[in-house]
Amino acid sequence: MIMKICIVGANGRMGQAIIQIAQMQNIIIHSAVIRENTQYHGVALTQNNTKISNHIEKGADVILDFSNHQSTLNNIKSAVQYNIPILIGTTGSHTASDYKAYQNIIPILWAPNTSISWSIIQSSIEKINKIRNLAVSIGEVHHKNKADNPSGTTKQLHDKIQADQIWSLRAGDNMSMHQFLGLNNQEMIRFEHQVFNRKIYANDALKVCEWLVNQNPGLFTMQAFINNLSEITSLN
Ligand SMILES: NC(=O)C1=CN([C@@H]2O[C@H](COP(=O)(O)OP(=O)(O)OC[C@H]3O[C@@H](n4cnc5c(N)ncnc54)[C@H](O)[C@@H]3O)[C@@H](O)[C@H]2O)C=CC1
Ligand SMILES: O=C(O)C1=N[C@H](C(=O)O)C[C@H](O)C1
Repeated sequence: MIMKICIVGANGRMGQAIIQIAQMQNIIIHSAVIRENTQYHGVALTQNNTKISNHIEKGADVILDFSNHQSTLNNIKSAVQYNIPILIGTTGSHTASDYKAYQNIIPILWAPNTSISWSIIQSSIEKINKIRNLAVSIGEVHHKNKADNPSGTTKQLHDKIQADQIWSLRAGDNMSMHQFLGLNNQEMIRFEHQVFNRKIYANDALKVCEWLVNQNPGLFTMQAFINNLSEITSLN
């Protein structure tokens, strides 16, 4: 089945990366949702039937939300109204538990970091942190236009492992890095994930959507996806 996607935040950096990747793959961009009172100003949409809209419309197989955390609840309500699975990539002052009320109706994926590599790293960090008594620092570096601080990834990891220290730095146009440091008398454990191009988040988000559209209703994280990785043959 060819997947039909709806992108919320289509004018943004991530929205644009998703559109570019989707147009190179066998994916239909059903709709590109932009903020009210704005025009679409991104790369050319090469599929004639893509709807440019200020709100989510019915007909997509999956919604990818990379917009603003203040619009996420409305996006989920629209997803529920049209019975469409939704991936929440948007970060900010919201958490997965805010959306529990909808978990029995549609598949919702809470994914502050859609990188599959990072998700595997995070899983390892959580396992190590469980068996070792570590002093922990989580650090992140992002581009200067990032709206939230600390990053959504950092908040999600901190919720899981309660770091002793969190640091954030903002500079440049494309930077994205997360770092974990764990220390005790015998070991120092360091994981670092640098992303050179946000297309990796876009590409992996689309891969995860292929999985999400086949799930029963529930509130998922990337952990649920990577638990199924053995069934997936290629992730390039
Ligand atoms: N989950 C992940 O792996 C990643 C998540 N993000 C997150 O995704 C979000 C977007 O990031 P960027 O694209 O860098 O930001 P951006 O600021 O470039 O794009 C956001 C876009 O959403 C639009 N927007 C805001 N409210 C809207 C609404 N109600 N309806 C439609 N469009 C709306 C804005 O006009 C803007 O064009 C941020 O929260 C960021 O932290 C970013 C990169 C990766
Ligand atoms: O805004 C970004 O760029 C990113 N946001 C996500 C986050 O807040 O964790 C994921 C990644 O760090 C890129």
